[in-house]
Order: sequence, then C-alpha cells, then structure tokens
Amino acid sequence: MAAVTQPERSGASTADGADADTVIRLAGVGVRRSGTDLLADLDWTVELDERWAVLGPNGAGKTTLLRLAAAEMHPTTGTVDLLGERLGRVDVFELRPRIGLASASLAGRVPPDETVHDVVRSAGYGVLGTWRERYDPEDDRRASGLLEVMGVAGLAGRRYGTLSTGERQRVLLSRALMTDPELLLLDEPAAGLDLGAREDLVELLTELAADPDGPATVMVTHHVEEIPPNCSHAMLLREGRVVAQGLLDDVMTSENISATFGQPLELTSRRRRFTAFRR
Ligand SMILES: Nc1ncnc2c1ncn2[C@@H]1O[C@H](COP(=O)(O)OP(=O)(O)OP(=O)(O)O)[C@@H](O)[C@H]1O
Repeated sequence: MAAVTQPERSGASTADGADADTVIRLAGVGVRRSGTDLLADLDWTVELDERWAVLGPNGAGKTTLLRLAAAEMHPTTGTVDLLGERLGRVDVFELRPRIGLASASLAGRVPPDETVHDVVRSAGYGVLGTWRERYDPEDDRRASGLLEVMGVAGLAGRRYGTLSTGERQRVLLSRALMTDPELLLLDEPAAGLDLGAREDLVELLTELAADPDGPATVMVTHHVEEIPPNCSHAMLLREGRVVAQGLLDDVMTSENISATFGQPLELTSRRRRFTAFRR
C-alpha cells in the first residue's frame, strides 16, 4: 500500500490536563432504550497508538458502542470523552470531522448517482451528496491519493450505485480517511465480501494499522477471521456488557470467545490470524 502522508501526532497534554494520547474514554457508560440496557457499566479507554477489534454476537451492543465513539449519540449514564472533549459539552459538528467512520448505515445513505471521487471528497464537509461545497485542489489530490492507496483509483469517475460490495467498502474506507482523522471507526468492514476480497481488506487494514502516525482504530466484527494480525487490543461484548477487554492475546481465548457467543468454541490462531469452531 502506498503511504498517504499523515501528520506526526504526539503525546502532549490538552488544556484541561488530560492525556492527549487518550482518544476514547468511557466511564460508567450505560445506554438504555425502551427499558432495555443496550450497554451497561462500560469503562473503556483507547489510546492513539492502539488498534482495537470489538466482537460479539448479534444484538450485543457493538454498533451502539461505535455510535457513542462516533459522537452520533449520547450515553444515558456515565461520561464519554472523545479526543479530549466531553460529549454533551462539545459541538459534535466540530468533533465529527476528526473521526473517520465507515458503517453499513453510512453505506446505505450514499446517493447512488454520486461519483466515487465525490463520495470521498465530500467527507471534508461531513456531507453525503455534493451540492455547493467548494473544494481545493488539495482536496482532490487527497481523495485521488486515498483511492489509489485503496486500489480503486480506476473507479473515481464511476457512480457509487454501480459498485460491487467490495469496491464500496474500499471507497468508504477512503472516505473515512479523507479528513485525516485521529480516530477511525469501522463497523463490519468485511461484511458481504467474498474470501479474496476479505483477505484484501484484512491486508489493507493491516498496513493501515502498521502506520505509526495512522489513526487509532476500532473495528467491529462478528468474525474472528477478520481481525488484522497487528491489532493490539480486543473487546468482547455480550448483551451490552463486557465479557473481556484488553491486550489481544490476553482477551482472545477459547474460554472468552465461548462465553461471548454462548456456546463451546475452540479458538485457534496461526500467524496471528484467528479461526473458531464449535467443540
Ligand atoms: N431504540 C431502541 N429501542 C430498543 N432496543 C434497541 C434500540 N436500538 C437498538 N436496540 C437493541 O439494542 C441491541 C443492541 O443493538 P446494536 O445494533 O448495538 O447491536 P450489534 O451488536 O451491533 O448487533 P448486530 O451484530 O446484529 O449488528 C439490539 O438488541 C437492538 O435490537
């Protein structure tokens, strides 16, 4: 993967004395809807140099967690600090461009007639669908560079609605990186991909994760096979609660995976790639 230049980021302190390398801090977080706890008792810290995988079965609360981290919703209880700013006290419209997000819900909102180049470029304005925004040549260069890095430069002029699932994932990843975010959030980036496309994506994410000046990354997935080998941390969620979280090698055990998915599973790893099957 060719490198897209990232500015160097360092660990200074913010004005309120918080560690500037802390990208996400959740303390005592709960999200409650219609009398149900979507998330409960959640404490979580993500540092700038960390690459997280979040795993759990359907309905575990993974997307809810990512929406909190994307400043798309507020917690019912507890506090959420993103990039040194407390949700509820900060203008989320200023915060969101600092966070790159690729998710199925975003994918579904892209106008099908939009060109691929515009889908990527318009992230700078936080909009979907180009209207009257003014773009600098630098915006065009960055969008083109990212599409090149993701191996889809040849699709720049194509309409988004004509792309395959794998091509869309690469375009949305390019869009998520357009604002040079400090935090990158990926909700099931490999969903719907065939085996080859999944492996291509894992390779892309591995290269992205290896960039020391790249963003802190949180990737939500259902499948252990999709975890990039250089992922540093993992969180396992079940029914809105953390089963385990911490360093990848400590968290990814047969016991923890079995507890998370509620069945006896055997987890194996080879060259830091995981597979799981029922015992
Ligand atoms: N507004 C709401 N009212 C009640 N329940 C809700 C609401 N929004 C979400 N839920 C429920 O919260 C739970 C967690 O949803 P979430 O989308 O975070 O799970 P998930 O882990 O991402 O699931 P999946 O893997 O299926 O995408 C689900 O059971 C969902 O039905």
